[in-house]
Amino acid sequence: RCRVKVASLCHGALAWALRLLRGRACAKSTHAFVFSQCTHGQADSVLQTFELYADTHPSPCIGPLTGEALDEAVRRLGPSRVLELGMHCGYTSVRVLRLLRPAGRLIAVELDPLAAELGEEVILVAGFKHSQFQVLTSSSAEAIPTLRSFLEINQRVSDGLDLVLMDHDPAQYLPDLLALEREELLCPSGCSVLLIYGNRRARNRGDVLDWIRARPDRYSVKSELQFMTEIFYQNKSTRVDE
Ligand SMILES: C[S@@+](CC[C@H](N)C(=O)[O-])C[C@H]1O[C@@H](n2cnc3c(N)ncnc32)[C@H](O)[C@@H]1O
Repeated sequence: RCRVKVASLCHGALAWALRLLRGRACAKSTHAFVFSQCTHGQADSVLQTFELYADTHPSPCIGPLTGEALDEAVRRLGPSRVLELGMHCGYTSVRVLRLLRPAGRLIAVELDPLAAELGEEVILVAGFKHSQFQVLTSSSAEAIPTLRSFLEINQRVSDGLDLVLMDHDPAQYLPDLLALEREELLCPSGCSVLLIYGNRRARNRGDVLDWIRARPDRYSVKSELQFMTEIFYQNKSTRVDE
């Protein structure tokens, strides 16, 4: 029994190491292609170059189909403060940044330091400035409790995140949502949360939806696409102290 446990632990560690190595190689080659082939300073060219790369190589980027659904949500919501969990090489970040209003800000969290560094460079290559975005190199669970200082949230009810994108690890979607609510980072007057699933089979997708449906006072499911679920958070009980 003990041998089975040790073997399963070794197997898990090996799978994790392989995933990490594959992720790093993928980040390096995606970045190299985009950096050398796109027109610097043009966000649309950066996006097209990512898509060109993904036509012939495996890529974790959301791609144009999910990208268009994301664009529609960003245009409709006009968010001021956006949090992205799982930035990889910055495809989604560039997609969002190009649609934000001048006062809009993006905080992108990425666990892999190499992907975070390369992704940040891609965002700069697309023509965005550090005043418009911030990259945090850490796990979502570690980043969330530190976000308040980056958001400079004050007591006004309109403050907080008004759009959260989750494309990191589906097993973390619910714990991270709970942490964002616990830390009072979601804008009480309304925050949309986009849970991106892409091609990944997410065993826990039903659990997240069941949990949300059991909290109709604060959450509603806005739309359920094959690759993306949009939920809406609102806390009407928050007092507005003028
Ligand atoms: C599917 S990719 C994101 C792709 C990105 N949305 C795009 O379109 O370019 C997932 C990324 O999430 C990162 N990641 C995984 N678990 C994470 C966690 N707990 N916190 C932060 N990032 C995480 C991975 O390193 C990977 O780069």
